[in-house]
Amino acid sequence: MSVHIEAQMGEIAETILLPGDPLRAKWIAHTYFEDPKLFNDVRGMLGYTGIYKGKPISTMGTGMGVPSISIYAHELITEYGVKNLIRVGSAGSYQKEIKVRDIVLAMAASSTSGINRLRFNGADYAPTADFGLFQKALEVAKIKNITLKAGNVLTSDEFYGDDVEAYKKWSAFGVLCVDMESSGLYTIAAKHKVKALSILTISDSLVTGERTTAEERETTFKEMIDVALELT
Ligand SMILES: O=P(O)(O)O[C@H]1O[C@H](CO)[C@@H](O)[C@H]1O
Ligand SMILES: O=c1cc[nH]c(=O)[nH]1
Repeated sequence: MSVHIEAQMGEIAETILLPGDPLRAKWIAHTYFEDPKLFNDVRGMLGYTGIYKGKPISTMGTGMGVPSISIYAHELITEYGVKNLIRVGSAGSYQKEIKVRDIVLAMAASSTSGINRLRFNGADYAPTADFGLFQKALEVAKIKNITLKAGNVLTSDEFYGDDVEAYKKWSAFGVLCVDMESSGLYTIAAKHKVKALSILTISDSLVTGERTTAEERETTFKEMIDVALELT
């Protein structure tokens, strides 16, 4: 048992799928895993372990934002020996050609979060995806005929920023979309020498104002999960 996770050692698999929303973790476990077992309910941050294609696999919510995912990633790695952390999240598009329902692999994650500036004494650190997981995701998507896009994303500390035009600067520098966790996940994984990849489904567009319905989100999340499940 760690501070925020009540599982016993051995109850969490080496590979874990990490949505922000704990109810998405419940949906993943009950939709895809054989024999899913709940390992965490502390703070309602549901976590499950089950079997997929004969191998143990886990999923757990991370909550929203860099501080929240950083706490869970730290405990999963240092207290439970997790080695492959795969975020399966939603994101807002910053580019006209990145449409709702598209799937984006975060090759790197820029950030408005101040955590890494504190960590690196004011210098900029570039959090990046694990190359092996990234390459495997491309291979899996090709076999499954799923289209992936990839590039730099922004991990923001704000969902409701004061300046609604602020995204345009990031967009002008090629950032594809915005989430709130990827840079935190990549940084903690790098610190502990384990692997991480963030797979994001576009749920809305800051460029066009388009949004997916809850039902559509479930269908498109399915393609993202289909890729993530094969990365073990
Ligand atoms: O759908 P999830 O994984 O929670 O990700 C996105 O959705 C939340 C904001 O609504 C933030 O956590 C953001 O990163
Ligand atoms: O962090 C997020 C996620 C989805 N859409 C946004 O605009 N921001």
